[in-house]
Amino acid sequence: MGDYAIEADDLRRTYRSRAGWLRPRRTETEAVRGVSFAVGRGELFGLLGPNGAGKTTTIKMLNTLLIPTGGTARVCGFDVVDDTREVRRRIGYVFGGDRGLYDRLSALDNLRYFAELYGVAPREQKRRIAELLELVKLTGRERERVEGYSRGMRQRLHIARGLLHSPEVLFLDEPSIGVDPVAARELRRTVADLAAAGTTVVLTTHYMAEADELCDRIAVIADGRIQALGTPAELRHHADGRRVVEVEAYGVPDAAMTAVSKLPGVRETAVEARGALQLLTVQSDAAVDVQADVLRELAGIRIGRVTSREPTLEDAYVAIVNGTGA
Ligand SMILES: Nc1ncnc2c1ncn2[C@@H]1O[C@H](COP(=O)(O)OP(=O)(O)OP(=O)(O)O)[C@@H](O)[C@H]1O
Repeated sequence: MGDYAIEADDLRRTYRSRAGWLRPRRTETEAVRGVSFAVGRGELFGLLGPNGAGKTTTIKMLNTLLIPTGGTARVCGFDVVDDTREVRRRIGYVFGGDRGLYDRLSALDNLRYFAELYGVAPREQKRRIAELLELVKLTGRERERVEGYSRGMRQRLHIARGLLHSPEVLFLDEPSIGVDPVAARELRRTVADLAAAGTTVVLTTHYMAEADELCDRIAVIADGRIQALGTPAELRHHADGRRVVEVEAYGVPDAAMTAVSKLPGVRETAVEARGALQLLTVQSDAAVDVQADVLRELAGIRIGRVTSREPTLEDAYVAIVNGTGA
């Protein structure tokens, strides 16, 4: 048995579909374009990337739900295509959202049902379920119907469900989607406990902060390829030599943003809507002080707070995804 829980070698997946009704056309989407990485046993590994990057497709190939159109992958030493059954016995899969639980049943009955389905030995079931309720902090609430559960509680119950058969590897696809910040923190604690207890966890997320807090290593995926792979500290180096100016503004026209992005020394710009407010993030070479120039381009626009700061992992992520990082 190898040292790795997961080994992906040049994995590829192309979706072929027909679009159009009167004149159907064949379209091809190269969702994953040659992805290679290895995850150590007991490691908490993050797949991070924007919408449509290929994260879910990659996970589905690793957990045998989707056959690769190229490359190979092994999970716990078993090939995902040739040894599907062996792989399935060793993995759990939890996806974000609400599907897959019986609302009318209590958490306990849900877990009993799935334990039966997953072939957990009857003698083991009681102990295993109690252990998992403890892990996901639902002990004491297990007799309540799931319909009364919050999203965070549901998500933790999903995780318990995915762990019933004691998998060596757990895939978590967007676990904190739609979960409020406090519940998301609880959820992260559960995931961290799980990894500390020796389970290998592969997590996909949109949230850099979540990946930063949890993951031993992160692969940033964009456009079906790994753009960067390393520890959070290593990824942070992609923003080395930069400085960030943040400006709160109201109603910034596109033309002003274009002008800002063309200023000398500016490497990266982003606008994020926060209610009526827009948050402009401008990354520049640390040697160039762009603040005065940026504010000049925004003359006549209502401005709120202006901050100049060191880059964060989030800034490094933006640089990596846009292909401009160090
Ligand atoms: N069943 C499918 N048929 C055709 N194209 C698909 C299918 N599933 C995904 N795609 C396409 O493949 C690409 C990668 O999708 P994927 O779901 O793997 O990305 P993702 O990184 O998980 O995105 P998100 O964060 O939005 O979930 C996208 O362009 C998507 O539209």
